[in-house]
Amino acid sequence: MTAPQPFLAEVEPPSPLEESLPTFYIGHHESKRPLPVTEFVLQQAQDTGYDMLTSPITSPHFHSRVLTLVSSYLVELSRLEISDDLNTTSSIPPAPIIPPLTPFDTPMTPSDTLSQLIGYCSPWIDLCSSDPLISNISRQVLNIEIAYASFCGVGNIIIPGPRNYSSGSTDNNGIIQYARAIQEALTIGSYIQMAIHVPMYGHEEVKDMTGDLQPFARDYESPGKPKESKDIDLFETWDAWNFIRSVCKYNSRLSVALGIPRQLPVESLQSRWFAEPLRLLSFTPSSFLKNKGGHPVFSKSHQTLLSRYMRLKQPPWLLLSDVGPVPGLDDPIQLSATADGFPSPSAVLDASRSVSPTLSPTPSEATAASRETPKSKPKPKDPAAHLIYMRYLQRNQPPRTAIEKFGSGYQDYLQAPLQPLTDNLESVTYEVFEKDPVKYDWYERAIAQALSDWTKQSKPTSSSNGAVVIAVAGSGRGPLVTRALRASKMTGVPVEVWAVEKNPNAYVLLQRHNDMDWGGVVNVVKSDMRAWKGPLINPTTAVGQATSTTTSPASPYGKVDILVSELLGSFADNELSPECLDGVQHVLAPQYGISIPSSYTAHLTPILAPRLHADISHRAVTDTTATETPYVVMLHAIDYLATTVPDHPRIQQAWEFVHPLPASTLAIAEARRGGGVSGGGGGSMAGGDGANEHNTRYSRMKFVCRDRGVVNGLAGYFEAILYDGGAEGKVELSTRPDTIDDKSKDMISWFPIFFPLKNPLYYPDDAELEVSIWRQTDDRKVWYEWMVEAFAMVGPEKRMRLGMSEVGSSRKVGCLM
Ligand SMILES: C[S@@+](CC[C@H](N)C(=O)[O-])C[C@H]1O[C@@H](n2cnc3c(N)ncnc32)[C@H](O)[C@@H]1O
Repeated sequence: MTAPQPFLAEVEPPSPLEESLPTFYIGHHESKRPLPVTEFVLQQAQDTGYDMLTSPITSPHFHSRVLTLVSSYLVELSRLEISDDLNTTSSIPPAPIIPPLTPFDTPMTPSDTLSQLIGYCSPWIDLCSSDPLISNISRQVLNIEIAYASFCGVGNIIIPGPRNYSSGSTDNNGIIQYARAIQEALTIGSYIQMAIHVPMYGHEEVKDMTGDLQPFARDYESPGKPKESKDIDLFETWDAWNFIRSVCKYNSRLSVALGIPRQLPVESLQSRWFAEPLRLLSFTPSSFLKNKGGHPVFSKSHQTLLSRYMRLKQPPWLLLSDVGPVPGLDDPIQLSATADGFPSPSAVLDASRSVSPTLSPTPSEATAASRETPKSKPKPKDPAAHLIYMRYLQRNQPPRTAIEKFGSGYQDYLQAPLQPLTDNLESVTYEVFEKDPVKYDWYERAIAQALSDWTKQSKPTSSSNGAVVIAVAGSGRGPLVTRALRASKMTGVPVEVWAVEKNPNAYVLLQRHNDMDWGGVVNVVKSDMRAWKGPLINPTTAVGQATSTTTSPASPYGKVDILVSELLGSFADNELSPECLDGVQHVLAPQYGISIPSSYTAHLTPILAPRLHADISHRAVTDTTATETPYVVMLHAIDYLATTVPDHPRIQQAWEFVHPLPASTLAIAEARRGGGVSGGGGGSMAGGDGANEHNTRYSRMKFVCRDRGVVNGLAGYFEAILYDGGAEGKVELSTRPDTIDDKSKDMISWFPIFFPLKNPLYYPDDAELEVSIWRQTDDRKVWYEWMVEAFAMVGPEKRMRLGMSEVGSSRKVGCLM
């Protein structure tokens, strides 16, 4: 096991999502806001239904001061050029320094309203400029603005994204200039949250920007303008963002304000952005369609995208950009009657008719529509139409699924895997397992099928009275024991049930259950299953006492026909199910005995997980094992990097364990134990005597990636066959996102495992990732080692290794046997 572990007192629990629908926190942005955002403006905006406003940090006054400074400097330069005084580079006068802000230079001042404001940095600068003067001045402007916003107490700012990306061509150093400027800005405003405003793909629409610094750039070697290219490089913007945040070392205060275009990109790019720290989604009028009534509405795909992004653990804020002024500022009568944020009925009706049949108005809206919209009068354009529509969408979000509700608050929350073998679990932990609506039913089905087959096939049993002997190895608080008894009742096959548990506290509950619920028919044993001798044939000693007498021909211990266990971890074998089941296999009836589960497999896929990477890097400051720990985590803000192609699916099986083992394998293991190896030999390479060597594994898998990306680690899943009922079908469990619905829909017991890479591994388009993973043991411990290599094809048959990760190893935090 397992999925959400109850939180220990000293661990701060993640804040669970409210039961209600996601909060839409909606802001208003104007690229040329005419008035300073005063308390009155803010109040008007809030009355209309906005939650916040953006405000420029500096004023047009400041802008013209900077332009004058730049022009004067350039005039001075040309004067020197003409007079031939610029004969050496050293005689070029240093770039001017922008004098400090004056009260005319900024509309902002520290006040209570600032908490509802987002500072918007000047878009007329060009940090990417190839002209050192322009990039220098731009950096100064940025720094001045951030320092002042920070001083005033602004919590969030938006910085317009880079004006060119240069991911493909080599002749532009703009993006590195930009990234370094942001890195510097992060040190200036040391508390402020910074969102980089970038479109999902391509460049922001070029707006007519009076006083843009870009045209001032002198003709340097690399032109500052983005290169016209016929091919649209969809991932170029993401690439630029990735570059910036990598330079800024995944700083947790750096996020994305994502511009949503009218034409949405391919799914792979939408899911790429989903994995990124989306602070804001910004919409311009061009992100919307118009319905028949002329109201702004989203296309179906925009609605789906919005619902998806709003399900992030921290839903992004929504910014309506340039959708018109805040209503009522110049004409209070114009203040629309929608201060409660409810949609104008005609907007909703039209929206539902022409765009989304699923989004129909509520009865109250429909009534209001007939009351408020006289058919004869043409309705004036609602100045808050975009906002009204967003509020409407907010109230019509699809309900959350069972898994979403169960995992609420746990998304991307890293937990160290349980070690149920070395640690004794608390009752509350068992209680969480027992909430699974699927797992126990599936075990019951598997046991029932196994019992029916046992009788159908007339197999002899290990009891003297013909009952099939079932042992639940690691029974916890007993839910599988209950299911075994139910399976027997359902099939009519008599059983003798043994419950073996090493946790002394759970043992108390097992005995209590036996008295109160199971009618005393269960034999409860307090023992490590590996030390259990088997069912006492004639229990003269108290039932449940493990003894350590050696087995003799006249052994008092019988055998088990069906060994039921649930010792699986998120990566199948990571809680040492193989080692425990090997250790108890001696009690299994040699010829007919079966194990439920009969086999399990571990599966992997490379993922982009920037949030997890940032979290782990942060932990690594104080915890040296942070980057070497495989974590149990409900993966959420991640992107799957591999594409499914023939022979190389997106998620691949690493290895398998099958139970029971062939007797010969166990015999070799036994011979090796304590150093006694037939034919000599010095034990295993990892330092043990080799008795557990048969449980080591190695796998190398090739993944094909169409779009460039960054690997932050490997997501691990498992599948298990509880029982293969032949014609009746297999009873299987799966946590793989692509097979869970087929095999064990709605099972919630296990979150995936995450093997982190210490350093992100970048790869280009059309690359291959080779993942190597080892299961290692030294007979005392089990641990994993993993690494990723990136290759690019450089010819039809030739590829080149571009880079590789360090080898991760969980040896220091390995599972003790
Ligand atoms: C994941 S829990 C499952 C509990 C229960 N069967 C269920 O499904 O809810 C695994 C249980 O196995 C027990 N366990 C693990 N290793 C064991 C061992 N070597 N011998 C006996 N019990 C063991 C743990 O104490 C724990 O109660």
